Amino acid sequence: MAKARALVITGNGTNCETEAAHACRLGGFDEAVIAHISDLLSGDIRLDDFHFINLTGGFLDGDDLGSAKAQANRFRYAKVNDLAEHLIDQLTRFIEAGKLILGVCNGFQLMVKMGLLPALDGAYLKQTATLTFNDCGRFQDRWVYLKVDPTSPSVYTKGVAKGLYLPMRHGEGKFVVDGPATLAAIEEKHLAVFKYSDAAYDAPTMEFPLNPNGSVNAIAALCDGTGRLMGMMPHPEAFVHRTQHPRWTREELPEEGDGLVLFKNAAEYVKLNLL
Ligand SMILES: NC(=O)CC[C@H](N)C(=O)O
Repeated sequence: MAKARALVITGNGTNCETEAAHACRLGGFDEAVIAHISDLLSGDIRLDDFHFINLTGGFLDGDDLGSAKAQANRFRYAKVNDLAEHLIDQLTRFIEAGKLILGVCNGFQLMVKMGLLPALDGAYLKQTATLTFNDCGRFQDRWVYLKVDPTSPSVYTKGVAKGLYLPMRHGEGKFVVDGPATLAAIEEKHLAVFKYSDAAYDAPTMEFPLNPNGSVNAIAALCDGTGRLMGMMPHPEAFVHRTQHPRWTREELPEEGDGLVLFKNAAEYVKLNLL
């Protein structure tokens, strides 16, 4: 039987690849390969051989030039050594084939800076937004409540009733757009999959520290119009089991952590639609 294959791209400063690959396997992917960006640029690893790309968190290129900016240029302009093509040709093919990409934290920053999100009207590779320094001026490391938009096209959030409680850890998580038209389109198309909220998931909030960075409209996650490309600042791979919860010794919690559902939905989507 054909296998559901996930690729976790690492190197140049990522730091969540092991957890991300574990979450992929736990979610139902038959294989999760961790590959260095150099293996993609040498042609040893090809995106065509996978169904799901996980762009992980970390400090790509030391956050120099702004988080993920250098890697965004690498993805957009680097040639693959052994093949007569650029890496971006493989990535474009990957998206056109209806496959899935999830960017977490540094991976979300990468997707936004490459123009993969929000990709309004399918205009991939046109940057219309960015993630910049938190309003508080400091790195934040805390747990946040993320209210889901159940009407978003995201294929990752099926079965999420109200929201997810997840850890975040970043210095450049404030989502901003190039103008009011972009923000209006994001809202109108329900592309803001998750927003920072109160603990009851009742309403999005701009209040610090519930909203840890000051993102416009409290946006914590975005998808494209197909729902197959999604990026988010908090870390779903860091809460896949109840013992990762900060109060697991004091509270009755389900075995499964809140973040796992996103990987389960991704694996299920691949098995139903791409194998
Ligand atoms: N956890 C992360 O991926 C960190 C993201 C990023 N480098 C920042 O601090 O903003």
